[in-house]
Amino acid sequence: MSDTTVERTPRPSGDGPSGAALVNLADYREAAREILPAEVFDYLEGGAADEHTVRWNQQTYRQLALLPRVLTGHASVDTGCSVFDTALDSPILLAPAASHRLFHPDGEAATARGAAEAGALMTVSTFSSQTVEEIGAAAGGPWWFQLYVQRDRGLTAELVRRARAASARALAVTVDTPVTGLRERDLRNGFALPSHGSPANLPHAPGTSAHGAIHDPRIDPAVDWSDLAALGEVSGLPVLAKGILRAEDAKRAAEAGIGVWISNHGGRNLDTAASTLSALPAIAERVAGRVPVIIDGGVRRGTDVVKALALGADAVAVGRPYIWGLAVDGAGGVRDVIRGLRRETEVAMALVGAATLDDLTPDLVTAAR
Ligand SMILES: Cc1cc2nc3c(=O)[nH]c(=O)nc-3n(C[C@H](O)[C@H](O)[C@H](O)COP(=O)(O)O)c2cc1C
Ligand SMILES: CCCCC(=O)C(=O)O
Repeated sequence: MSDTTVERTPRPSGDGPSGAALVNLADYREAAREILPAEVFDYLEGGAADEHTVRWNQQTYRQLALLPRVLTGHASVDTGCSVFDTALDSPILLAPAASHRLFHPDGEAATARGAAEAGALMTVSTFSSQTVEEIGAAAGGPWWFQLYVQRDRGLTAELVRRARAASARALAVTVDTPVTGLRERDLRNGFALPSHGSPANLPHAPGTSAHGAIHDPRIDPAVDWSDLAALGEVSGLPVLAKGILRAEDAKRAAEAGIGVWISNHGGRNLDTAASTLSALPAIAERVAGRVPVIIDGGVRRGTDVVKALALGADAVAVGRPYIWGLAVDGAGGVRDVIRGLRRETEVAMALVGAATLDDLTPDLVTAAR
């Protein structure tokens, strides 16, 4: 026997249920698929109708290639940034997702701990399965509150007041969901939220079946620009509009000091809505640095993060990937997914010759052929 010791490359993260190392986000997805009940995995994974937009979100990143700069003399990589005056270690955020207790018994509190351990900002859904007070107490770092404006505006004001008191730093108001999309996997599975996944911040709402009528009985479909401005005034918090795809809407938001969160809800609402990355360049041009631009949808690799920032986003957000981590290993899984994506981003930055996020410029990106 040889006495040569082969040093193992340190694993970026843990092992999956079948014992295989979890090296990238796709590995976490497969591990989550093994762990979760099929209808819960379908709720997480699925999109509206034929799921074209779900696929386009990822494919658009593959259609772009990188043109690395060499001999830049950089010896380090720094992913630090600041969004609405909050200093962040990295430009990777957690997008809001409803009902974390569907995916792990420790729910949003575990996600908040994992995000803090990875130095990442979490966005807490209106439809969280633990209260904003519980999540705020568990959060060791900054977090934002995602608001679905409720038909009951008194309840909306109360939600905002509670989120602020629990130390939310900004409101991301979702503007792409006047109705929820027709998610055919859920319809086929007859999927309805079990009670442990029900919204903890809200009083029990009558008739919350997602697919009985086109409108959700809670979400106000008639929100307009004046509502967003009023939310900013009443809360005293920065406001972002989550779900922007059109440059003219982004310009209007920027003029009002409202942050732009480019999203198509992960393809879960309007199928065949444009991919988010395809919408980014025109939006970045019209916003022109006046307000933060966040983008989500289909970010699965550090090279995706680099492309989005090169094309003008200030930060990216991920949805499904950190839920895969949560399902696999609670807080530790969330931490490892976000750390892994950050590590990939740092490696990609070093390889394109970028020392800081400011070095990520549009000339680094070209069409893939
Ligand atoms: C299971 C699940 C629940 C979601 N719940 C919400 C929500 O409560 N509010 C919201 O604004 N967006 C919600 N989203 C959309 C995400 O915030 C985000 O826009 C999307 O997941 C990004 O795409 P990605 O999953 O490809 O990263 C949800 C997404 C998923 C997958
Ligand atoms: C009524 C919306 C439920 C949460 C959500 O936004 C989603 O599942 O995408």
